[in-house]
Amino acid sequence: MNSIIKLEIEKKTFKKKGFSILNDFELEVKPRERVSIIGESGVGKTSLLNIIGLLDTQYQGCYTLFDSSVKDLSRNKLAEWRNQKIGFVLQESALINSLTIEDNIKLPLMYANIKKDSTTEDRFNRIVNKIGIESILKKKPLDCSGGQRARAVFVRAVIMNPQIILSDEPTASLDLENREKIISLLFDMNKEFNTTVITVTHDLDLANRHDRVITLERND
Ligand SMILES: Nc1ncnc2c1ncn2[C@@H]1O[C@H](COP(=O)(O)OP(=O)(O)OP(=O)(O)O)[C@@H](O)[C@H]1O
Repeated sequence: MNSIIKLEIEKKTFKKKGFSILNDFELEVKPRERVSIIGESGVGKTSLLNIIGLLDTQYQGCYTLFDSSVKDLSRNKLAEWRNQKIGFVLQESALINSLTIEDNIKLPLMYANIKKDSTTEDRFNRIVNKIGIESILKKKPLDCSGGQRARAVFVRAVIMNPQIILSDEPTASLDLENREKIISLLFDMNKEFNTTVITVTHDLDLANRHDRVITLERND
């Protein structure tokens, strides 16, 4: 089976700081694989997710995603793939404070011009019920707890049925019960829709529940 992600990074340099991370780092991921990324703080885990998720294209190396060279993709295509093919659960995935939780979750559908129909509404209701955030749908983010906001960010990330879900510490602000809800939705998506799952975490139990654990090492 072809890889969905084939990444060969020579290095990622931060000019102002004058140092580089992810030196000679290679990663290949097959469709439907569940991969976790661990490593000490500052080693480059979030930077790696940003590269995989097409948020950062400023690095030396080659990246082939869905059989296309990322360097050859137009800005529009990068934006379209970020919205439709990749679901982000990033630490700083801020919700828009002036919109309700429901409208925040449905934003990716609006960006993709997807009409409200029974299929999208069913999907929305199913995920919202599973994660248990019915009671906050009409609330604004600032009227919700941190854990409720984290669950809403997760639902927004999966609403488009992305081919890849990238999560950065998806369970960090959650209690045990909500942690399990997020993990089970993540792995259900993987089973039901063949979604590829890549998770950055300091939680070794969560990391070990993936098919493969990658440890990023400091190499400076
Ligand atoms: N935009 C930036 N400009 C300059 N340096 C940066 C930038 N983003 C990240 N860095 C630096 O790159 C290194 C890797 O950061 P990154 O956030 O990827 O690490 P991490 O492994 O995810 O850390 P943590 O586990 O603490 O979240 C750090 O030294 C960080 O300070």
